[in-house]
Amino acid sequence: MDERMVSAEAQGLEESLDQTIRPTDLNQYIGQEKVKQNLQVFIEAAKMREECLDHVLLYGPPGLGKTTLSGIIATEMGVQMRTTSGPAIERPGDLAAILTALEPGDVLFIDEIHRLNRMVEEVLYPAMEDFCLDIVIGKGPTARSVRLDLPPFTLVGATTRAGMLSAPLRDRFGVMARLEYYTEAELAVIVKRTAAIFETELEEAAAVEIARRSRGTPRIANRLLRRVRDFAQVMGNGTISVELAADALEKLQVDRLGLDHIDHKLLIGMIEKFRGGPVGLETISATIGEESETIEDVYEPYLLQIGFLQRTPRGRMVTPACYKHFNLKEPTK
Ligand SMILES: Nc1ncnc2c1ncn2[C@@H]1O[C@H](COP(=O)(O)OP(=O)(O)OP(=O)(O)O)[C@@H](O)[C@H]1O
Ligand SMILES: [Mg+2]
Repeated sequence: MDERMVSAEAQGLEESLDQTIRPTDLNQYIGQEKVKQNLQVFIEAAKMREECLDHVLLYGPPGLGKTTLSGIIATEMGVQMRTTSGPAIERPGDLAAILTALEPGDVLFIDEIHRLNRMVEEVLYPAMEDFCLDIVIGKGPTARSVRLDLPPFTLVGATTRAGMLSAPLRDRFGVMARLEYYTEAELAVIVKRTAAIFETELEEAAAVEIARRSRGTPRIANRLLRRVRDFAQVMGNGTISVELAADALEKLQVDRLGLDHIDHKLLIGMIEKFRGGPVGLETISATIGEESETIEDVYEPYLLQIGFLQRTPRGRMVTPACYKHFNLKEPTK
């Protein structure tokens, strides 16, 4: 897969760059109003009772701020966050080591929690429910199980695929929060906030221009801002005007809806070779030379979200809105 300008996954140095631009408290966290309001209440209530916050599951597409929100939960609760991920915890012993090292009240953040293996999951159940570990000592007939108390903690799980979580794991979360794509106005605020941290001057209209092409995703918005800032520095006087932003985004091959060459290849391919569909995922995959899983997980969600693509029982179809975007006429069927 190409590195895409508009990929929602973190690229290159972004993970470390994030540290400087991540909001650290709920007030700086833009958008997701419903989730924020609820969390605020749960956090306050837990603090009043001097308990730790119930376990939280954050789910939604990549780059919408799950890791950020987990950090904010820890900060607001006044505790530390320990971070790990589903694939990183290979054996039950790995999880036991993490859990026994927690301080009372800590937030344990498990990214990609849908990728925990079964054996590890089973250790997690009693840990979440009763703050204890059941450890088996010895083997064969002399084996016995010992119960070990853990410090109380809050598990924050993050996943892009809530549907892949097993039911018993899902049921153990007291709070489930679905993160939504951001509006253009919210993304413009995020872009302005990041520009202020970079001490870069940015016209209001330029912020909107970047926001419009960011696919509802803060990570993409911040990335586009960084690249546009490069253009402003080298080709301009450092200030990001709307003309400069539009010109730079053109050069970056991100169109006015945030679509790039891969989206174009996929959509135009469906239009030219299959009269807009319906066409099966496997066929699309073979035609444009991308794995069907990648199409489904990475390319398709945003195209479905903006209503350019439709899923039907007979396959994917391009919509009238998509024809209009490309200035193409729909075939008469
Ligand atoms: N609500 C928000 N307000 C301001 N900035 C945000 C917000 N949400 C996310 N960001 C910014 O977007 C970037 C990506 O956020 P984050 O890493 O939390 O996403 P994520 O959902 O964990 O993604 P992934 O699924 O890829 O792990 C960060 O740089 C963060 O600063
Ligand atoms: Mg993350």
